[in-house]
This record gives sequence, structure tokens and C-alpha cells, in this order.
Amino acid sequence: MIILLSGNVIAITSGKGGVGKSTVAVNLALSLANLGKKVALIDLDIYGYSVPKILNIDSKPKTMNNKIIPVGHENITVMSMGFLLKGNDPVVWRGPMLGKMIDHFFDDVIWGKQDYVILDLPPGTGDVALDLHHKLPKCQEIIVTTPHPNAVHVAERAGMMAKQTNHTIIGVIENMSYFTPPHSNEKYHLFGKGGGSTLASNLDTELLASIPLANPQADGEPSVLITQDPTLADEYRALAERLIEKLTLEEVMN
Ligand SMILES: Nc1ncnc2c1ncn2[C@@H]1O[C@H](COP(=O)(O)OP(=O)(O)OP(=O)(O)O)[C@@H](O)[C@H]1O
Repeated sequence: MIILLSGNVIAITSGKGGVGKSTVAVNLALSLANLGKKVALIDLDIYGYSVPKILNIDSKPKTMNNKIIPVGHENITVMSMGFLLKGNDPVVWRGPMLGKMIDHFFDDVIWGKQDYVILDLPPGTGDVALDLHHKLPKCQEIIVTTPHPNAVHVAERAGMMAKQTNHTIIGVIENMSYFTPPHSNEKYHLFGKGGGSTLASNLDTELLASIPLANPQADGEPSVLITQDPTLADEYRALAERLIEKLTLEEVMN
């Protein structure tokens, strides 16, 4: 099988659901692109896809010579199961069909030359993660957790699996680390403190970023995108810069 993906492939994984893995994947992709990198974002959370909703994308991919042209959004290129379904239809497939869908995303989509390919994985250590380990042995991983010990405990298993399958762990991102009310510098650690650094140390890697809880907008929804919140934009820019620096250094060393 020929894999048409080029560039640094980075899987964003967690363990526990709902820790903000998709939100982190989207913001990281946008931030890398804002630094002038060519970035593709692939939503591999086939059952629980959420990238089209987070980015508010209504358009569908076009096809050319039986290949799919992914959707261009802002300055990134995006593909999601959500683009191939009508409305909010559920995906009711078993494991082997899931594997075929992943092949389809890698083989039948015209990705072009990319600097970074960000993969949003489903939570846990299930079929997709296992398939990925076989299909993309050079894929590197970033593990997302909240500071809460339960999330850390489950995320550690995702990290152990990455290690067992010889995937490199680039680092840990602690999401929802603290809350700072508007017009204040106070940090409130609502879900506990230190989970991200504990996980990083247990997995022999580094804590790449601690992302705060986003403040709610007027409608009560949190403004979780870097385009909505300048504080988040700063945090994610620093994360993207650290990542570029780290991966460039590793390329030079190898
Ligand atoms: N830093 C943050 N501040 C506030 N809300 C956040 C933050 N990060 C994520 N969220 C919110 O938390 C919820 C879960 O986020 P998200 O869907 O990214 O998690 P996930 O780990 O990908 O979940 P799933 O396991 O369902 O794939 C969403 O409503 C999202 O808007």
C-alpha cells in the first residue's frame, strides 16, 4: 500500500474522552499554519467526528479522477468522516470497515505536500489507534490530558501503547489546566494541579503546554478556538513554536 502523506505526521491522542483532544488538534493545526507551515488536519474519530462542527465547515470535499480533494478552511486542509455523511448521521460500522475508511483517507485523498499532518484520533487504545500503528510506523504522538488524576491514569495507557508499538511520544499537553476570570491574573486549578507533568514524567517525555479553560462568550459557549480568544492564541503559538523547534532539531540529529 502506498501512503500519500508527506511531512511530519502527528497523532493527537488521549485515553479518556472529552479531555479536549479534537479542540487541541484543531487549534494546533491552525497555529502551525499561522507560522507559515503547510498543514493538513485529518479527523480519524470516525464514530465521534467533531472537527467540521468545531470549525463550522459546511462545504463538502470535491472529487477528481476518483480521488477526493480535501476541504480548504482558513489556511489548513481538512478531511473528516463528517464530510462524507448526510447531516448528523451516526456511523454504524464494525472494526474492519473502520480500517478500510482509514485506508481511504490516506490513499484516496489528494493531500499534496504538507509540512505537518495532524491526526485527531478517537479516545482510547482501540482499533483506529492499532491500525495507525501498523499503517504509519513513523507517526509521532502527542498525548492530551486534563490535570485530573483519572484522566492522567487513562492517558498513561495510551502512552504505554504508543511505546509498545515503537511510536515516538513528542510530549504531553495538559488541557483545561486552570481558569483565569476576565480582568484577573488569578489562576484557579478547577481540576487539580500537576497531572500533565506527572504524565510527562511517567512517560519519559516533556510537558509541551498547559492550556487554560476558555472563558464563556455572551451565549454561554466557551470560546475554545484561537480565532476567538487571544490568550488561547498566545498559548497555542508558543506550543506550535516549541513543536517546530523540537521536530526540526530531531531531524537534524537523525
Ligand atoms: N480549554 C478548554 N476550555 C473550555 N472548554 C474546552 C477546552 N477544551 C475543550 N473544551 C470543550 O470540551 C468539550 C470536549 O472537547 P473535545 O470534543 O475537543 O474533546 P475530545 O477529547 O476530542 O472528545 P471525544 O472524546 O468526544 O473525541 C467541548 O465542548 C470543547 O468545546
